[in-house]
Amino acid sequence: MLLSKYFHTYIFSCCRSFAYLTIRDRLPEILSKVVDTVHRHKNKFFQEHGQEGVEAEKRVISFLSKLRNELQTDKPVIPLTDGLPDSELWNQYLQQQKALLGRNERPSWFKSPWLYVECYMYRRIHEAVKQSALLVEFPWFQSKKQQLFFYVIICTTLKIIYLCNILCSIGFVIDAGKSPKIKELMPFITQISLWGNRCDLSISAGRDNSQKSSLLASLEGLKAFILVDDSKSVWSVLLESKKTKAEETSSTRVDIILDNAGFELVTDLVLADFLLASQLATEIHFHGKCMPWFVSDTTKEDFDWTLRVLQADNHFWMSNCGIKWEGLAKKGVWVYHEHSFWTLPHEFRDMAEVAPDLHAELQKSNLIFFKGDLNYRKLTGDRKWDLTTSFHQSLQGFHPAPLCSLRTLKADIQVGLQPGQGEQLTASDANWMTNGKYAIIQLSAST
Ligand SMILES: O=P(O)(O)OC[C@H]1O[C@](O)(CO)[C@@H](O)[C@@H]1O
Ligand SMILES: [Mn+2]
Repeated sequence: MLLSKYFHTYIFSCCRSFAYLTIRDRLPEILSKVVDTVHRHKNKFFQEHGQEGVEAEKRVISFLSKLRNELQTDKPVIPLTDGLPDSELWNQYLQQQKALLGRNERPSWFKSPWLYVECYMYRRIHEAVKQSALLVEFPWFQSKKQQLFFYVIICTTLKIIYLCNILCSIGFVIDAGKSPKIKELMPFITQISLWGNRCDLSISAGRDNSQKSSLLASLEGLKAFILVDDSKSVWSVLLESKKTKAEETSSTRVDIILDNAGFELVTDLVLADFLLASQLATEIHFHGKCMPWFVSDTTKEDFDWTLRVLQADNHFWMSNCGIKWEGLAKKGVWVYHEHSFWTLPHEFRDMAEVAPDLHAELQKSNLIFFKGDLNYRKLTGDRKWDLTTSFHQSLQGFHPAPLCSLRTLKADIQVGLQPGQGEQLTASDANWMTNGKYAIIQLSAST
């Protein structure tokens, strides 16, 4: 156990771990669904590109089927050949993995760190698409993500933001630090964005996983499932920034490293709106993926689509928020960023070296929210830390600014628990780390 914290979560077929089951069952299922989707669009490719479109579709399907076979038969991980700007970094990473294994071994699908192989699969799907210029625009996971945009629930959520805005506009927020209303609303809105993370499509291998019951009605009952709740300190970090703001700069910046599109994205936009309305922040920077990732992760297309659909809706609260948010984006109060680092296999402690520009950008922030499970795995390096290791230590020097993880647990990595807390959880629910029932609001404020 002493050395365990230095090891990544490996897949190892012998122990039937969550990582092993993901690679064995979930990833092939996701690949099969992508193949099905491409196949179902055969006529569309023909209509748009004639016979060439059909040939392109066949090539992509054959590439994806070969990929599934490589995975299922534990073939070696091979270098990328698409020559895209990030491929060199991927191939260097493979070399590093080889060096770690020693001379006679090669990284293969089941004998590699889980985080690496899972990211690699999504990058190979991208390679498959990019090899045919004709199909580049094809929305691989788009329709699935749009199904996650669960109308009724979103409506209820937006009702809340509407109420918050009313509160703010009638003067509750003269001074956020002194306003009990804002202090009460802050944890409430944070929890909405937190539980929004339950709905990702990679854990369910693409099956609908959306929030069907009213999240707002369940919030009180869900509190018992928040294992670490630093929301009070998050509030303090923002208040501190607000105080020093006047002395140093004129802005308080919050960054949100987005996770899933659909319902979760709307809850994040609600959080962003609240931070501005309550004057706890003056600008919000969103960070999304530059290619389809882990099925449901947010891309620029998803972000724009969400704002468009909200604006065009007949429902007052929906269109009101859509129009307001589009305006914030146009004015540059909401800024959307893309960076290829988010779709690399690297853990975040490597950011300063691999993506110094992104690291420098994040250093400008007063508080960074990292949404979701995958971001948590990358924050902590996906390592087997003891459950009581401090969050700060698990970040291994990554600290561009105060940062807070909002995550429901979907992978067997966790830090920052109280002594005995993990044992108690295991006794009452053996799958507490992976079943998405539990969550954390975990802050690292110190540098
Ligand atoms: O969307 P999230 O919260 O990052 O969750 C994705 C999670 O689902 C999984 O793909 C499940 O296998 C994990 O690898 C990953 O951490
Ligand atoms: Mn995700």
